[in-house]
Amino acid sequence: MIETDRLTAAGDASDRLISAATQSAQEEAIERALRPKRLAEYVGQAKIREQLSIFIEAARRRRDALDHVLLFGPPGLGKTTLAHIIAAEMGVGLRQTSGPVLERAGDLAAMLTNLEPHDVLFIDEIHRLSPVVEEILYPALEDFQIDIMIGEGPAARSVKLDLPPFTLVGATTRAGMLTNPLRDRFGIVARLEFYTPEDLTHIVTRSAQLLGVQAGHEGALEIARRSRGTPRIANRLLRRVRDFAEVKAAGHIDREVADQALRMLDVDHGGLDLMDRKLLSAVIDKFGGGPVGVDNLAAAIGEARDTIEDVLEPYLIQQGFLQRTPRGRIATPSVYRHLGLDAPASGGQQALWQTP
Ligand SMILES: Nc1ncnc2c1ncn2[C@@H]1O[C@H](COP(=O)(O)OP(=O)(O)OP(=O)(O)O)[C@@H](O)[C@H]1O
Ligand SMILES: [Mg+2]
Repeated sequence: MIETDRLTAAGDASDRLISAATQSAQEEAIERALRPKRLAEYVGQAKIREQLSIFIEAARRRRDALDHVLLFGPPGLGKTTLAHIIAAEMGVGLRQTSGPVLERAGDLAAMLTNLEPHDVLFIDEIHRLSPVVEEILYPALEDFQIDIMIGEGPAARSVKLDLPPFTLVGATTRAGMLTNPLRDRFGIVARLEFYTPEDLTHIVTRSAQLLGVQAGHEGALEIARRSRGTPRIANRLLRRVRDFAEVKAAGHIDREVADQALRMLDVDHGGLDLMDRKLLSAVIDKFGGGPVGVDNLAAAIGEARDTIEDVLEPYLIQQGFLQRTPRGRIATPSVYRHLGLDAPASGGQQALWQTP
């Protein structure tokens, strides 16, 4: 059986080692230092990189603003990084804000009217824009114009203002939560994928050099394999493994040292941590392997539904451990294997796996 006691002691997702969200101001500073600045340094995501390089080159030749770009994908895969790279490659400035911060129409109008021609306006968590702010955005994106209201009551009138041509870069973990009219106004839509162990090895090796850490190829690969396909997690694990290596192995990270450190940190050989295993074991132990609705699952493990859907599930689904069906989440045979459990030989689930 799974050690449920230890699993419940894992704490919530926000303080877990493997959580893809950034944790502290200090970590943000480190992230900025490790963030690639140009497209050529950006590892992986080959398709997106190729497309962007062509679109950017074309826009530059025409002396035009780049078309609006929507970046979506799970946390920590490099959306903010790409937004900065787009501005750098275009040779323009970047203004940054986020959906929840833009509360009133005036907040957005102020940002828009302060843009220089061809600037990038980066709106993070763009799925959380309020409807009134979104209304202002539509004509701004399409015609580089905004309508603002001046005065109140019967004397109020609407004034049209021209904006310089600009590029909106929107980032979201939830493309599905964007309204259709907003999504339709992006000319370039890029979906970021989880990184391969090879790409992550490259990222870990690069970060190790920047941090002055000695990491051999095998050591970097071990960290890469256990980073849930996510550069942010790879960089975080690298720093924890470095601590271990400095105390236990004269500062050198090889495969053995990485493995020992990660085991100590409760990151298993597939990169799953306590939170992942808590979720999977809840599906198996409390709900007989599923199907179980995400709200029931959230209640069972004491996590927010959003955390489950945005942070925990995407990787587990990509790895084939969990299946999302209209009736709820189902544990697949490979998760039983991974956790060293006997998969149920027959029964309701078997039938479910076979339905297309
Ligand atoms: N392609 C890449 N090559 C190298 N390093 C990367 C790459 N993508 C991301 N990183 C590293 O991972 C860290 C996290 O990336 P970033 O902040 O861009 O993720 P994000 O998608 O914006 O996450 P969130 O959804 O939480 O905002 C960066 O600091 C950077 O060091
Ligand atoms: Mg970001």
